[in-house]
Amino acid sequence: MRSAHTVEQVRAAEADLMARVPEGTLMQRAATGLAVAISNFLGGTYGARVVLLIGSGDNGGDALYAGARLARRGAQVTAVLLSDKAHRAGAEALRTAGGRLVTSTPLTGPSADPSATADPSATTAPTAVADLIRSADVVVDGIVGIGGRPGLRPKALAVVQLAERFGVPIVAVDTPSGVDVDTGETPEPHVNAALTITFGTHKICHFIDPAATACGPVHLIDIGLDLPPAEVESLQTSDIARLYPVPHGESDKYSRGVLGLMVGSTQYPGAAVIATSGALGGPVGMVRYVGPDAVAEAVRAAHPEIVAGEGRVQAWAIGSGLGDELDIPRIRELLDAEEPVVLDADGLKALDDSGDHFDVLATPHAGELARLLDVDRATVEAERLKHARLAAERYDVTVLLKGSTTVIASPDGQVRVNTNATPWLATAGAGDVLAGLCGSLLAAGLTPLDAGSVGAYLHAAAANLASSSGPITAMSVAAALPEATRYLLGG
Ligand SMILES: NC(=O)C1=CN([C@@H]2O[C@H](COP(=O)(O)OP(=O)(O)OC[C@H]3O[C@@H](n4cnc5c(N)ncnc54)[C@H](O)[C@@H]3O)[C@@H](O)[C@H]2O)[C@@H](O)CC1
Ligand SMILES: [K+]
Repeated sequence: MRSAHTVEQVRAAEADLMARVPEGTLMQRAATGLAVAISNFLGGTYGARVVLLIGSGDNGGDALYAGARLARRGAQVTAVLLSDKAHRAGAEALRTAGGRLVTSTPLTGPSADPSATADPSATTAPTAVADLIRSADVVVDGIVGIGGRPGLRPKALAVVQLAERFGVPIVAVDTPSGVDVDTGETPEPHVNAALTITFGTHKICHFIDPAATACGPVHLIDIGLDLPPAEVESLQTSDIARLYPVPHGESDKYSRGVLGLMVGSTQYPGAAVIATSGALGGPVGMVRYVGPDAVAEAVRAAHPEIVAGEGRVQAWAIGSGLGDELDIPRIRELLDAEEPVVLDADGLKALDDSGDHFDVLATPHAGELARLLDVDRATVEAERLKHARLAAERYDVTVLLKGSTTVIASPDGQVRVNTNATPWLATAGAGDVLAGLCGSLLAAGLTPLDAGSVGAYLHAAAANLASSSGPITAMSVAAALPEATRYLLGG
């Protein structure tokens, strides 16, 4: 499990450790790891041109000390000081190691001619900032870390925009400056990093979009923090192997779980076929299909294994492709019954906030979640963690908010995030596969939180396998589920 902690939790753990180790130890651990990571990113250090963007705090200190290490190994390192309060000892270390320090002047923004954006007479080095950035191999963002508020001040923004304009990759120290660290929101301009190097633990912005996308790949460096339980978690391969309901010698089709599927309609028969494919690609022993005869025939033609008609089930998956044939009173009966339910797409219209639905896993996309919360879609997209949590609390369900990163929030406050999806997964029917798969996992006995997070992980893993960086169909994702599962279970 990867863990993301809040700024407050990180600060407390840092304070606790700092009281026990010599002064400066943590920053040296961070800077050492950072220097190695930058060197790996560059594929070598000697002769590399490195520009550090330095703000007023310890985030800049990390960058300066890492820059000193790189300079000692032959890199040409220049620090652009964006504040007159840059980390003093770090700046001295860089100077001693042969690096240069440049005081940035007010830059006039992206529309100006880059060669005119720095006034050489006001810098402590002869080279204008724009020229420096243009010829850099990498720009290191030490503007702000966990002490930062969203947004970039004008000087920082102008330099960051120069790097973007010249196509120079930015490596972010701890967090891409400008993002909201504790929510993953990006209400203001921010750095878009090619790589983020973080320390001690992940922060929430590393997991939650839109900030997660701004981080690029995130590399974690251990600095020895002793941390409390995490606010947000993200499953890894070993967690899938631990949580997946693998059948054993005594298992039969009933004990493995029977899933009832109430999906698809005469209007959308394909949704039934696709969701069934997703369910059969999961751990369930048997699938019962409940729906119009013509649709049941289509499902049976694709999957002769299914049984049509009502009967005893251990869980339901309801809603994908029901269209106008939605029977809200019947769905509410099932929501109130004992068996856990995956509630998807049109089925979400049956959700009300009066009942106790802790065994329901609701799987909305941003638009559907927006309707449930009576806000607009853009608001949900911008504040994904907040709205997933809000809906989980209001409807007393576990909410799986679909998207490039999937957020799964349970009503007791636990949050998991899935970040392994491929953008190719944004294809018609992919949600039906996920609903069937999550239903399969629920029927096999997982909790809604585990079913949602394992389901999202496997769904993305199957999509990656089917895609190999090319287009996929929902059916090809479902077809890849057994192989992806076998691989993740170590088979
Ligand atoms: N505390 C420690 O022991 C460690 C801290 N580390 C580093 O220290 C960082 C935190 O350092 P700080 O607490 O000094 O804070 P930062 O360096 O993140 O921010 C410094 C200051 O910048 C100002 N600021 C806030 N938002 C801004 C914005 N949008 N634009 C410009 N300036 C803004 C604030 O006054 C803030 O206190 C971590 O992210 C990490 O990189 C690491 O060295 C590991 C150990
Ligand atoms: K940063």
